[in-house]
Amino acid sequence: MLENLPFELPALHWRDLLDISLVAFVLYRLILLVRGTRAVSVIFGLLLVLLIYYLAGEFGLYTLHWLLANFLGSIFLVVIILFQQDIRKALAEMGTAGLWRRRSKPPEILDELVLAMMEMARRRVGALVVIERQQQLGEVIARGVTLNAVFSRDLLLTIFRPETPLHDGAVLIRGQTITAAACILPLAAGVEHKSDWGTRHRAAMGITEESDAVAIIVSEERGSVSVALGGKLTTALDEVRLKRVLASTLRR
Ligand SMILES: Nc1ncnc2c1ncn2[C@@H]1O[C@H](COP(=O)(O)OP(=O)(O)OP(=O)(O)O)[C@@H](O)[C@H]1O
Repeated sequence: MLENLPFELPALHWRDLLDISLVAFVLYRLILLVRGTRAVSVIFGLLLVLLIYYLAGEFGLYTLHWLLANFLGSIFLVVIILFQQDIRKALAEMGTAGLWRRRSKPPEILDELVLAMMEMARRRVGALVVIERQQQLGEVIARGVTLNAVFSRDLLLTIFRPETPLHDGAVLIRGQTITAAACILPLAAGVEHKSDWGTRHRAAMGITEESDAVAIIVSEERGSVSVALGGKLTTALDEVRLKRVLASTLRR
């Protein structure tokens, strides 16, 4: 049947197959990366500009066409500026072998951690705990007080007692270890964060926006427990839901 085609199909080399597979894989990863994020709206915006550019050319709107041609000429730079945070995150994930990540077990400290967070919520003690995943957060530790202590519920409760010098800022957990306390995290920027959340919650959104970490927040004001992941908050969690959210996130 293929012999009857009016043109000749070029021979497919194994290198072409490899090339196509790699491009498909990169596109697939890109879609996974931007799915459900602000980037999708930006991409739609850029596609709209492209459409206007094309229509301006077709209808002979020369000035608009010239303006957009100049803008699109520097599109590579524009994309880098618009997506700098996402690009940084993707490269960091690749650097930590995120592409080949295996499913990991939730840390054994989970039960104790959940109990500690719920206890602080009951007592309205403000707390912010960041659980490191694949991406190492060395920069965050450097901005805090290094502890490298074996995790325990009592230790966590002690750190967040309002009269201790370490209670201000975030605690960082790596595996079974509290690596640091009093860490200053980057605050989430952006319009959607201009809600009623204060700096503790914005710091949790900020660090999870920039990395694959999970943050748990106890609100001093509301006595509620929230989890931040990928820059988004899941609020008003009870003990069962908190454990479920953390277990499913940390298994990924
Ligand atoms: N950049 C930051 N990194 C880590 N912790 C921070 C940061 N900024 C503020 N915090 C912590 O948040 C506390 C202030 O919380 P604030 O009341 O502003 O926020 P909130 O989100 O309304 O929290 P809450 O509901 O507990 O009051 C600070 O005392 C400090 O412990």
